[in-house]
Amino acid sequence: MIIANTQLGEITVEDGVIVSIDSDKKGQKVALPGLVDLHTHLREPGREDAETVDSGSRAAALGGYTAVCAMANTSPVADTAGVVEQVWRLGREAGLVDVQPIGAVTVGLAGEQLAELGAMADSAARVRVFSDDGHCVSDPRLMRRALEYVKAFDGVIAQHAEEPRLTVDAQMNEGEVAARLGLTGWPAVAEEAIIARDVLLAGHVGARLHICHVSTAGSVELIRWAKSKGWRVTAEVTPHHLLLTEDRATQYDPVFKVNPPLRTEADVLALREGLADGTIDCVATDHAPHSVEDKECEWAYARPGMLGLETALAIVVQTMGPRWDRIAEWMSFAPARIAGLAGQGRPLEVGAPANIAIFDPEVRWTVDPTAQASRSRNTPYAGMELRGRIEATYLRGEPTVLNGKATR
Ligand SMILES: NC(=O)N[C@@H](CC(=O)O)C(=O)O
Ligand SMILES: [Zn+2]
Repeated sequence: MIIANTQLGEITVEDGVIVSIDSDKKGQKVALPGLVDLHTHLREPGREDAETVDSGSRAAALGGYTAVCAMANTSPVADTAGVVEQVWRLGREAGLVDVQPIGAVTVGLAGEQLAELGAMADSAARVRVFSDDGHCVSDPRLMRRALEYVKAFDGVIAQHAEEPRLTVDAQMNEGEVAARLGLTGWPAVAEEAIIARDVLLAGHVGARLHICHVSTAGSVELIRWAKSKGWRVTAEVTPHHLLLTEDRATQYDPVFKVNPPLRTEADVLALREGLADGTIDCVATDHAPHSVEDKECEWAYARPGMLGLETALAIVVQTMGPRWDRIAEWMSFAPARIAGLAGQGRPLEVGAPANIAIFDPEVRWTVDPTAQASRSRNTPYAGMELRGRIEATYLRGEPTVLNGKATR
């Protein structure tokens, strides 16, 4: 089956595998390896009103993804083999992307007692990434134990870096804008202090640490330093932190409330530079759907988080340029490597699994929060005109998106 005429050539797929790429027949469309998201909140079990594994998988496929890692802050928390297996099974039933559950580090995300990391690793879901995301593993002794534990099976701890004692009642980035708006600040140091501590712990233990949603220039510097030491540290940045700044808060529209908060222009530029020079390994969406009740209210009461799956690629192209080889690294190869996902994040070549995203770089479209696959509508890009859109996505040769529409 010929699937597309792309910048690489005409791609033909059989039995879920790429069988030829005819470079004599090139087209304008961009073929990328199926994107992989290291940080997705699917909300099932527990908040199926905001998102389900099925609706989130559809949003992912429409964004060009063929795999997503589902964060553990569900209800119940994904802190046992039973819950991670449930999410994994729901992903298989939806059948639109590979859903790889992330396991919680601590029981109930309470930060007090290690969860059954080994049982989750040995389960059918084969968990390798553990995170209390939404919360920071703030107890340094527990963090050390977690790193030691996962080292045995080459797992990784993904840290939501936020010293909770420095962010009590925090509403947005600490600084002039927060002062002017009368909102309590979330200082850069709350993120940086945990990153500094954790890269030292990872170096000491010799285990793998991944830093979620890096948001400050200082964090980029710390990670650059940790990597120069040879420590096993990786990091992600979100599309929204590559584009948006704290100034968005001035209208008190809670769609722009997120953890970590939108920062300054200088931070945005440092994040782009860190991604470009390899200090930051990958882009992850932190797709965080929230119901209307939880989001369309007063800023102080709104839950933090924004949608990301359906717009990520266009925002990365807008902020980093049409550097397709680098984008393949940031949004497919690197996240698949970090999460240890077999068959995902492979270069498009003959013999590789046909996990493919076809992107039309020229089409312009306006983001409509009510016309998305996500059950929620908290996109920060509502009404914005974006350039470039996913036209088709293939998971092991099966189309999950065709002509910009999900196939199921
Ligand atoms: N990013 C957010 O603001 N919110 C996330 C949690 C998280 O990623 O920290 C959520 O679960 O809603
Ligand atoms: Zn987080």
